[in-house]
Amino acid sequence: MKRPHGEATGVADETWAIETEHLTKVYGGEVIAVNDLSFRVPKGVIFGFLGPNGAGKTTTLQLLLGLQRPTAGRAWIFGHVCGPQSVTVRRLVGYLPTNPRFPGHLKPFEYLDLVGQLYRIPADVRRPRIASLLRAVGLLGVADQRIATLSTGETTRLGIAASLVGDPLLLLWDEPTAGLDPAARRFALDLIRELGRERTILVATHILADIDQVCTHVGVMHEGRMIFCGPIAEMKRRLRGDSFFLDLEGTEDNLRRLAGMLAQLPVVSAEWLDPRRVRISVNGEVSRAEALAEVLRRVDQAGVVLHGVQTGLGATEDAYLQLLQEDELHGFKRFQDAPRPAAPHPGTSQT
Ligand SMILES: Nc1ncnc2c1ncn2[C@@H]1O[C@H](COP(=O)(O)OP(=O)(O)OP(=O)(O)O)[C@@H](O)[C@H]1O
Repeated sequence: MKRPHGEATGVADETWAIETEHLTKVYGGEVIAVNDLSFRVPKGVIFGFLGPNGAGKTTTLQLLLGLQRPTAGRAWIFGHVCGPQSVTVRRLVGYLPTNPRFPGHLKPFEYLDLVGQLYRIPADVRRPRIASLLRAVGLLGVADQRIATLSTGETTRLGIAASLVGDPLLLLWDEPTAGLDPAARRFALDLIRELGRERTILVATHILADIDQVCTHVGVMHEGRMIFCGPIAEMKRRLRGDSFFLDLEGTEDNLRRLAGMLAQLPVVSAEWLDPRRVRISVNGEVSRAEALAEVLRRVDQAGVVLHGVQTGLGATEDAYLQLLQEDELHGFKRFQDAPRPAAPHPGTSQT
């Protein structure tokens, strides 16, 4: 089913490769794997999908593919609604799962041929396509071996080839470089860059260096929610802001004294990320150097030891970790603000 124009967000169908609205998946009535997720991936980008273990990335991919049914909300691929019945969506998407498993008794060509038949690709198109895919992923040398005898890297390459058999417009690759040696990883990244010229690619990964090398856009999931989605440059810029980080060491009293002094300082605002790390944002009226000098003077006066200053001009990894840290902090604030249970009556026991 194609998405009607002007519905909900009023966006034309073809603008987005992926679009979700309030997408939610609760497993077994208790685990909220995906929590009210609304995000969009523009057509033609290489999108890095980040998040710590258990953030909900794989579940999101499975919802897009129709392998899972959402508890609430909806998703579209190129304007086509996702779901278990959506044959169109499956034709548009090539999926590489984490640690793909294949029937071990088949040979790579036989398996890919089977995939091609499922896509109903005629034999005269299918066979040459599979041969050139096997060449492209460097598996011609093992084409006569049974899949069970392939190495981890070769199995991943086979998974990559399988995701490309249907010549899809969108690739959803879940950790394509996991378990690969440096040469195989380089190969996979080069392939992503190459394929990204003509397709939209979503790459879920834990390896931030991979994201830096190939992605133009990034989405960061944490505890089932999307905490950032946009161009990678914007993520770095936004988080960098006009701020720097101080790593400190001192007694509780001295750190508290410093917190009080910084709170009084009009040229900056200080946000404590943990008891020994503070982010200093400079207000527009003074230079960074001037603000830093003022702050360092207070650090000295408070008797606190300075271990390091970071400018916030870091790479994706810094921005990513900062995002997670800030989200954790907000989570903590939510927890603090939550209504507390009533105090027990005197005489009642707590276990
Ligand atoms: N079939 C399932 N039944 C119950 N809970 C599940 C199921 N699949 C995933 N979960 C839970 O949902 C949450 C999200 O898992 P998911 O695999 O989507 O995260 P992820 O971001 O892909 O993690 P990783 O990076 O470790 O692969 C986790 O708490 C996980 O334990």
